[in-house]
Amino acid sequence: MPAEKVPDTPMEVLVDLLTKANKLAASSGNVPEELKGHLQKALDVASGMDDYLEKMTTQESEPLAELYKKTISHDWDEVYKEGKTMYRLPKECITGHVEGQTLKMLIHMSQAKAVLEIGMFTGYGALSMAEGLPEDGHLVACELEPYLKEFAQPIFDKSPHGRKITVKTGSAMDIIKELAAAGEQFDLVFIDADKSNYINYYNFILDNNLLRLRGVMCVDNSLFKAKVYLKDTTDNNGLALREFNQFVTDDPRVEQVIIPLRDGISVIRRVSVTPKDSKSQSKVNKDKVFCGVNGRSILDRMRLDGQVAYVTGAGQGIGRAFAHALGEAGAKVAVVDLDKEKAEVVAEELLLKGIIAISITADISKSDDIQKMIDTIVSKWGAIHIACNNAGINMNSASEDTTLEEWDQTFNVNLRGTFMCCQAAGRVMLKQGYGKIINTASMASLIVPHPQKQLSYNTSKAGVVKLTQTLGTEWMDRGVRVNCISPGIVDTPLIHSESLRPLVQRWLSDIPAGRLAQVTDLQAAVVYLASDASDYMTGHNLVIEGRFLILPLRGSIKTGSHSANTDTKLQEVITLFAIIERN
Ligand SMILES: C[S@@+](CC[C@H](N)C(=O)[O-])C[C@H]1O[C@@H](n2cnc3c(N)ncnc32)[C@H](O)[C@@H]1O
Repeated sequence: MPAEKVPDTPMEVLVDLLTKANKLAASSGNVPEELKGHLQKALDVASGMDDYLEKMTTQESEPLAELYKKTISHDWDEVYKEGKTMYRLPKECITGHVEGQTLKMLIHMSQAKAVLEIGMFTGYGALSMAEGLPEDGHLVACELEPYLKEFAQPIFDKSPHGRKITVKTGSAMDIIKELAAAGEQFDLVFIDADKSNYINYYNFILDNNLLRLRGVMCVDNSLFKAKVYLKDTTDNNGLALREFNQFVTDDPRVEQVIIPLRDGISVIRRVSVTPKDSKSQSKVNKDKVFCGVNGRSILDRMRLDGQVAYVTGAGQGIGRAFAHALGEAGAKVAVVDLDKEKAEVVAEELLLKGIIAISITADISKSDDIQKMIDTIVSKWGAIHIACNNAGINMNSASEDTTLEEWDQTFNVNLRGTFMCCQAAGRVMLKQGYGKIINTASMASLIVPHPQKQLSYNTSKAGVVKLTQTLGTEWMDRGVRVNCISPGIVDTPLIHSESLRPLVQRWLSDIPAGRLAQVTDLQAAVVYLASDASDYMTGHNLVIEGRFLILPLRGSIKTGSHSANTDTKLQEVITLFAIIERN
């Protein structure tokens, strides 16, 4: 809680006037009781508001509370007299608890990662916003007075979020010119410095694209103690703010609202880029590239809001990562796995993140299980837009020892199971006239990974690619796209099996990326293939393998060696290129 109340907002002006009127009414003999009652009530309504907001707003962190106390109790007049600051700084400058938490909330809501503050004072607003930023977020605070940087820094250093803040001292206009010259861009800009310059900051920021497309600008004191709308205002700052508000209201580049919180915060959003002068406007081609497809920018087009997805084999590894990715992009997700408990745990993870999810237990080698899975999803959510057929198994054996049982088991899950899932989901999608099927194949569909011996796996995954190509071609004109993802060697529980573990080191030396793929390396691909953005793509095998495939060719050129093994590898790569070209 703040140590002391800071006046100077329209509400506080109102409270002040009502208090005076109330006193007059009380001391005057001829004021009707009813009027006195109304005055008292009006005073109660106005004076209770700020306290109530303080109490109902999430408490500030300890470093923020310390910063507030330190600011309020500091003798700013003395500091000025001693020549430590160029200007006399009123402690009322401080943003404070409710506004600080509002800024933090805006940072969360806009998912800002880069913030610019113009006018830092003692850093209360800066630290509040930094608390709302993600770990890799950053905030540049501009402040004229070097003294204030020294004042704020020790408390920034006490906060785990302080390292996100860079304080730049000097004239804010000079600083933002430097930032623009360096090509910096921000998701949120908070203007809270010299009022007469607001309009210059605002124009410079928009004209130089310092505010990112879809960025938000917040402007403090935009009600300026009500002076912006009081007719008798002569105060320069009040008049500057009045002119500023009108300018923004008339500016076709933006939309704005003024939130009557404390001294007013304008929230300004950049809308579609409308060139101001007619000369450049005539040159602008307002096609889909400029305006987006159906007005949706590329990132919007990859959103999956309202879509229904399922992922098989989602209890762990790649499937789990796919389920999270599709859910994060906005889809409802059915988490399907043979292992009931694992499916439940992953569905619970999604629910914790605010994603709508269910778990389904199914053995995808059994057609009845697959049909039940499809029926469950359709009866619950009415559609299936995204089918992620990911479940697969891998058993290792030398080809001469591979049993028919192993062959059948592998094919029953990897190829027959994937086919049955494609067919069952495809029937729903063909009726809908829309659907995205994403199968998990493998790099092993294209080359023969070695030295592991996995004939049935390799062959079944090559089948998945052909299945994908065939269905993709057959169903394309009926709105259903079928693609597959071929990961390289992925760091999943599967490869930590007894038999595969010793091979990991060997694989590593074959991967130019210098590491195994993480499941998170595959997440963007599944979202892309599930989204409208990939509508022109079907029957495609998207290979994500850290350049593993090209290594044999590089090796042979570098060493000039011609071992039988290198020749075989070279042949594989040449064949691979032929395959890729054909497709
Ligand atoms: C209202 S206070 C900022 C409050 C701050 N945002 C907070 O969260 O507490 C205004 C600050 O702007 C600074 N300032 C004023 N004119 C400036 C300028 N031209 N360039 C940079 N900073 C300026 C002042 O020194 C002062 O610290």
